[in-house]
Amino acid sequence: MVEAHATPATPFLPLTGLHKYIAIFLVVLSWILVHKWSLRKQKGPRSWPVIGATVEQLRNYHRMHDWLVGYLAKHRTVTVDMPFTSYTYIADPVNVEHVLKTNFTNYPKGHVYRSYMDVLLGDGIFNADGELWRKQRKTASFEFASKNLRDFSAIVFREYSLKLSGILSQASKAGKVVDMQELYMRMTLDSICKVGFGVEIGTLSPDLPENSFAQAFDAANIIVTLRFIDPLWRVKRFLHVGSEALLEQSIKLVDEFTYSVIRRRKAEIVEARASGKQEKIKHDILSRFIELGETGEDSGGLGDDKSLRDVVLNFVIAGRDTTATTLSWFTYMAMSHPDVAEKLRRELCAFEAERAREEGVALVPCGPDADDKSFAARVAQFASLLNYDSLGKLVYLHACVTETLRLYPAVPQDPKGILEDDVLPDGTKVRAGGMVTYVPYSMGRMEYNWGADAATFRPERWINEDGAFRNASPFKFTAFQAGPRICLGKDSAYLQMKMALAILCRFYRFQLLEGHPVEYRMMTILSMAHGLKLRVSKAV
Ligand code: HEM
Repeated sequence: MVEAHATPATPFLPLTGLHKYIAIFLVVLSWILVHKWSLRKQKGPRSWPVIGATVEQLRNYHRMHDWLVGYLAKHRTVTVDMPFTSYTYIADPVNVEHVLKTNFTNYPKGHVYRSYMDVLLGDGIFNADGELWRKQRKTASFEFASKNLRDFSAIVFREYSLKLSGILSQASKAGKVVDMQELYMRMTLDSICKVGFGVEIGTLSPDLPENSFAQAFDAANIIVTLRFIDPLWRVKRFLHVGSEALLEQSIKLVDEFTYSVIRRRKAEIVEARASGKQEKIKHDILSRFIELGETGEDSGGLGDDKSLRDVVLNFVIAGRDTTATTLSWFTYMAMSHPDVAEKLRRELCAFEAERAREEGVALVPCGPDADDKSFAARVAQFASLLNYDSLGKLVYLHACVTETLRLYPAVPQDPKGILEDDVLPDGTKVRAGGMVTYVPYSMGRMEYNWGADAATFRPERWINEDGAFRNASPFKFTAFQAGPRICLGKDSAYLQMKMALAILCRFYRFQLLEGHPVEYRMMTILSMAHGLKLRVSKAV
């Protein structure tokens, strides 16, 4: 008798080799379909399972701002998936107002941004949230509101603009090519160190000394920006290799410089106190933070050397790069729009004549054949007519600077963390833990924000029928951010830029070096990748 072999009952059929492949295929297919279904309403670059849009983003990294312009022109809000997270980019003022003001508390810098930038910015104002941010904002706001600081700034900005003019005068005589961006960076670094920290560092002296701090600072800035799209940066940091190894070295150099500034300032304060000369204790921003730490007055741990280091570096990034970058793009715009440069020169010449009349001074004679001495005397005389109030009369200059910032905002994109799930006014859902970024570079180029000529450099758009400056909503013109974290240095930046540009555009003409490529570099600031090489000639 043949024994019957009972087969145990099973709900599944045993999988043969072929069945296994079919099953895997079906699982993958359904996963892809679910992924596609979940993205059906998403606007932006194509997203692949796991890697999201990383490949497209990496391929476009060098031109990322323009890559975003393309998508934001079509969609106003764009979502870019990355491994384990997604970035939402916004260009519609209604959404921007929601993020920067209406629901401000839901959009802090956030831990992702902080973890990327910590090595450079530490706990400084740009990288802080909550109480730490509020405390620094209060102290710094107090400084920026002071008339003393404003008057002192005007003197410093004038002095350094004249130094720059001296360097350009020599370059024009020698027919030398200059890198204008580099010169602007030197001028703004010297200025912020003097105004912000009370120290003279002299990078704009006529021999243009080697500036290892600035080089290390730029390298660090480029590398931390790269972290946003480099999924391997933590591994590199752990292994001390590649960009992260370079970052470590750069930060070491940056810190050496910064701590030396702090030591110098502290020593000066001690010396001033010992000699009983209270008036020598200057009220620059760094001194305010040092005092705060000493008194322990609600300082929240802001006075130790590491916090002071963070204060200094945050103000360097705020005050040096932004202003120098804007001055560089302005100069490029003036060179590529001769009609604008000429109109500006006419405004400056008329202003010079009027101010001289007001002050009852005779202008130093200075024609095309003037020697160096008369030229320098005339430039210095013109500079002496410039101050906070008189610069306010230069409406066309103000419009040219603002128009430059519309198209070339120094901070081209500015990401925020998301604390809780939210829905933006246009219906876009954003998830806690992700990031939402408003994009000033794109916003300035959108026809839905500025009309059909959005991409054209046209300063006149900022001037109304009565010839006065016409403001725009800060949620549409976002170069200085908006809401509770709006830039604290806006007025100071305009003061410095207008002081320098009034002098340079009145007395010089610029010509781009033939074949010099002008394009931005990917970092937190919109600086020019190859500098701005040009020839300069006197215009009297
Ligand atoms: C053209 C020049 C400038 C532009 C376009 C500009 C733009 C900006 C932007 C977009 C932010 C927001 C950044 C963020 O969210 O992290 C900001 C913040 C800030 N800016 Fe400026 N800035 C300029 C010049 C300056 C100058 C000269 C100073 C000071 C010396 C300054 C001080 C600050 C400070 C302290 C903050 C932080 C505000 C906060 O988080 O509460 N800025 N600026």
